[in-house]
Amino acid sequence: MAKELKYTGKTKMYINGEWVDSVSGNMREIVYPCTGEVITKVTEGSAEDVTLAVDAARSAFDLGEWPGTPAAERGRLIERLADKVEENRESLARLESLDTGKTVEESRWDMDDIAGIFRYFGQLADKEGGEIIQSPNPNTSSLVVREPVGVAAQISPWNYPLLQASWKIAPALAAGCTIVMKPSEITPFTTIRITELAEEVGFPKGVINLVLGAGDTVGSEMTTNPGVDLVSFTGGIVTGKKILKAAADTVKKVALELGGKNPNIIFADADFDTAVDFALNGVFFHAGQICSAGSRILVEEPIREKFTAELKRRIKNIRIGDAFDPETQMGPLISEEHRNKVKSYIDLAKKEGASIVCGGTEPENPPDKGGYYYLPTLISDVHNDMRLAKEEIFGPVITIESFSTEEEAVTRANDTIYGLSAGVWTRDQDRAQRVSSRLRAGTVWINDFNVYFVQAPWGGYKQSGSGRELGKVGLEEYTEIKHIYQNYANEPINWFGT
Ligand SMILES: NC(=O)c1ccc[n+]([C@@H]2O[C@H](COP(=O)([O-])OP(=O)(O)OC[C@H]3O[C@@H](n4cnc5c(N)ncnc54)[C@H](O)[C@@H]3O)[C@@H](O)[C@H]2O)c1
Ligand SMILES: C[N+](C)(C)CC=O
Repeated sequence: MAKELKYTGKTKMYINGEWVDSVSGNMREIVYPCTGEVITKVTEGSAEDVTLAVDAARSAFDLGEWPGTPAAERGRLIERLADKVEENRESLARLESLDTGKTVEESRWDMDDIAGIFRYFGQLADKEGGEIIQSPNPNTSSLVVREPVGVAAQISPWNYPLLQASWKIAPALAAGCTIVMKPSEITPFTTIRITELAEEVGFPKGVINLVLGAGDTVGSEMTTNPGVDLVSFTGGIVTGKKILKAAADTVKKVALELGGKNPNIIFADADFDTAVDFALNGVFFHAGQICSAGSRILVEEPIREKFTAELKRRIKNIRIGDAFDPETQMGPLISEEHRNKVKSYIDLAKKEGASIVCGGTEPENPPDKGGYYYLPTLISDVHNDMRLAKEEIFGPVITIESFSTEEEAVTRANDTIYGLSAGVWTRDQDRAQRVSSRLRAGTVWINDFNVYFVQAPWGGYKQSGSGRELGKVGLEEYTEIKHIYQNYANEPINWFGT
């Protein structure tokens, strides 16, 4: 393995201000997806470690100073973390690529977003002033204040490890919560590193806790432990449903950011070259392992053939390679297991009668034989009733369907259990507004795709989730609303006599 690909960082969990091995002493191998090589082993936690972390977070919240620390002071610490991310941008980006196989350039974009997330929530921390309500009763006052929810359990996926974690860490800390976070067991590096940077910044002991390990052990305890007040989860729909059920017994607040099967609607009057370009960007970044991937193209019938041909031409030029090769445009899939899942959808496509226009196999000459590479793939002759058009593949696969009317485009785009994002391409302003208002998705892009930024809320309609991250509402997710009513009259009402 090349020297630059060696991992020299921490391999432990962080509980109550200490770096610790798991109680069991178990370890887990972490693999570089571009070569399949084991990079290092990290400690593998269990339910017992979660209990310790939740206890630490509970006592830092109930007995510690953090929830009562002036919000401006909390904000300053969070902004210091933003500085740290900026100072460590390159090394964090390289760590992220080592863990995920995404190109280093993509990881650099992620780090810039992440610094912006800590900066935004740091600055927002002291902007929530509460609200005075007009009381209906004389000589009384009514005040609505927001208080931190308490202990937040935060569970993240492998595709954007630090980005998705930062969407949770920053608002939770800004609100005054204490946290127990768990990255995906296969991509822990940058979450370990951000914890180290937070320790340098000086957050009080027990405010930030990090546990490592599998979903069905560590994750499961995080969603059932009575010491947890809120679970914030980003991941797949099957896990999301399990978490909702697991959290029900203790009536935890649950925020879910789940998957998508996102339609990208191209009308014939759209700027053709730009729409093709963004259709590619919409899917093949990070080899399609993006929740908001525009994996279902719905193109207006008059341009279907031309659009398909141009997509095919451009797809064939995509350079697949190692994450650290600056020439690489698309890296591998995260694991052999995940590549097998993607392959199973290609087999299904053939069975369901769809046509593979290009791709649909592993590359003949992969950049490394041990890497989990898969060719960018375009599939046509797809209909809404096929599983291929309904289920999230989460790989470098686009399906293309055509439509004849605006009504048909909207109906078919909405014909999915998901509702995360959607795109509309047209030069007709009225149509752009009509269609976007009818699409049942948390984000709709007009003449663009896959844009997200910290100021705007992010989340899904339907089975793409519940709650929102980012924006002002992303901070509110970590707060409880309290109504404080005061009577100044000091007069008995004597309902029960005197
Ligand atoms: N909506 C969004 O913003 C968004 C963003 C990124 C990824 N995603 C979705 O994430 C999925 C891919 O990520 P993944 O494969 O890591 O998802 P996953 O559901 O397999 O795992 C996500 C996290 O949940 C944990 N987990 C697994 N089982 C658990 C359980 N029973 N209890 C508690 N935790 C458990 C895992 O260990 C991991 O940390 C895709 O579906 C993608 O669309 C959504
Ligand atoms: C939310 N996003 C687009 C950053 C990553 C989804 O997988």
